[in-house]
Amino acid sequence: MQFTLEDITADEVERRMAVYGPLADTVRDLIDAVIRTEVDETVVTEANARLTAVVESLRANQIDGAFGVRHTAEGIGMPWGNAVIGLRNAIAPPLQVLKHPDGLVTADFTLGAAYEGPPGCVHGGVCAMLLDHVLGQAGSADDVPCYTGTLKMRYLRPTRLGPLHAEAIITEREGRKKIVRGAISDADGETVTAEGVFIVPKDWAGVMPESARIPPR
Ligand SMILES: CCCCCCCCCCCCCCCC(=O)SCCNC(=O)CCNC(=O)[C@H](O)C(C)(C)COP(=O)(O)OP(=O)(O)OC[C@H]1O[C@@H](n2cnc3c(N)ncnc32)[C@H](O)[C@@H]1OP(=O)(O)O
Repeated sequence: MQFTLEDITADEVERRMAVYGPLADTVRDLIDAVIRTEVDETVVTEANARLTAVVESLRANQIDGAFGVRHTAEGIGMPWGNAVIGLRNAIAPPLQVLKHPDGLVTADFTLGAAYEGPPGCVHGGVCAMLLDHVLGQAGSADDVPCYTGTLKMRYLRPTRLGPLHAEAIITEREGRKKIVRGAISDADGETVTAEGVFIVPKDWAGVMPESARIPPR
């Protein structure tokens, strides 16, 4: 497992974000539309043919395997395939995780039809995935990255689809272990709380260069 150096400037990162971000946003919109459309079935069949052609055009030149976690020499991270924050990943909401000076990390986001589990509510596995990431970023907020060792969730009440908030912070440290706690909340308060043991890998300096940082998006 290696982070990849891509030797491009900050301006080039911005330029690529402006190209691929809107494409992923449109695909997110597409996912929502596919779930909720009630148009005539002939329109659905036509749309499928058009989309198949679009997929083919994008696949005309593509990388092998996953996107990886790339960073520039200046330390701008580009985890653009990430399942939670990936700019180029339409499955990712994507969360924009903010790091505060006291070590708290927060994210405000909206989940729609694509994240449903119980009727009108967020799938429990989606809550776990988002909290895994937010807790992981809180655990890595000191720029020493850590992996999830154990993650415990407590589902207090259903999380309704719509605008949500997540936050997390390191509460204890013991050697390479960091205990991180966090929660997802809606307008009425916490819906899911989480506590995890996050562990700094023995060889972390080898897999993640010091210059690599979590990007703004
Ligand atoms: C370049 C651009 C960058 C931009 C981007 C940056 C990204 C930066 C932030 C990202 C945030 C992402 C957040 C997503 C979070 C994931 O999704 S990570 C993916 C899911 N997790 C994994 O795949 C981890 C898989 N497991 C492993 O790799 C290894 O088991 C671990 C967790 C590294 C531990 O291995 P190890 O270092 O060999 O552990 P070991 O020496 O045996 O034990 C060390 C200590 O930890 C304890 N421990 C070991 N395993 C566990 C466990 N599973 N549970 C609890 N305790 C444990 C041991 O008991 C021991 O405790 P002490 O005896 O010291 O008290």
